[in-house]
Amino acid sequence: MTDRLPHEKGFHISWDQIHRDSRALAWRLDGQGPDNGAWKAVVAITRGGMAPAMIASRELDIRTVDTISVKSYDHQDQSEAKVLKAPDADLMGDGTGILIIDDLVDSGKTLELVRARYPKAHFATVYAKPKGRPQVDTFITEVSQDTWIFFPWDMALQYVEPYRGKD
Ligand SMILES: O=P(O)(O)OC[C@H]1O[C@H](OP(=O)(O)OP(=O)(O)O)[C@H](O)[C@@H]1O
Ligand code: HPA
Ligand SMILES: [Mg+2]
Repeated sequence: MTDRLPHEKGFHISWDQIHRDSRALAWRLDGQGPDNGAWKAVVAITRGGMAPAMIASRELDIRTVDTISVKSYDHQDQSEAKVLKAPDADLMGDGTGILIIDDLVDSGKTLELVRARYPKAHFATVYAKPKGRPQVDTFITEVSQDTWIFFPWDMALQYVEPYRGKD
């Protein structure tokens, strides 16, 4: 199901926009790590966090990149969040110096689950909705709770009827 729900506004993000916003996130995080400003590693929350984490780790010149797989939605239907794959335990410790990146925080359930495992990590998302804000340490753009964000990897260019040609 890719149509937005009736009560929701659609916020369509292009590849260019997510690239710019992910870069802005990286620049905001630069020099903010606990070890003289340095970060130990980047961890992407898959799958949506992988593109922003790739862009941020490139900007910050961090080559240690791991993933945590959390599934909390089936398309637009929320279910209970589950960890399907954990990152390297020796790397993570309690999360100190680890930059955990996701594309967005919505209800905050995903970050809450990951935060419980790595309480000392820094949590960063590109976009944030109000309910999830308490779970995120750094983000770039806030959108209203009733906005559904459409990411470029979930969309395709398609023909649109001219305005005049519509019924
Ligand atoms: O704050 P929450 O309400 O938990 O929602 C945010 C999470 O939901 C989406 O992931 P999803 O579980 O759909 O998986 P995906 O990243 O593989 O698309 C999104 O990428 C975030 O990770
Ligand atoms: O607004 C959203 N867009 C895409 N995926 C999501 N997962 C939770 N909220 C959203
Ligand atoms: Mg996700």
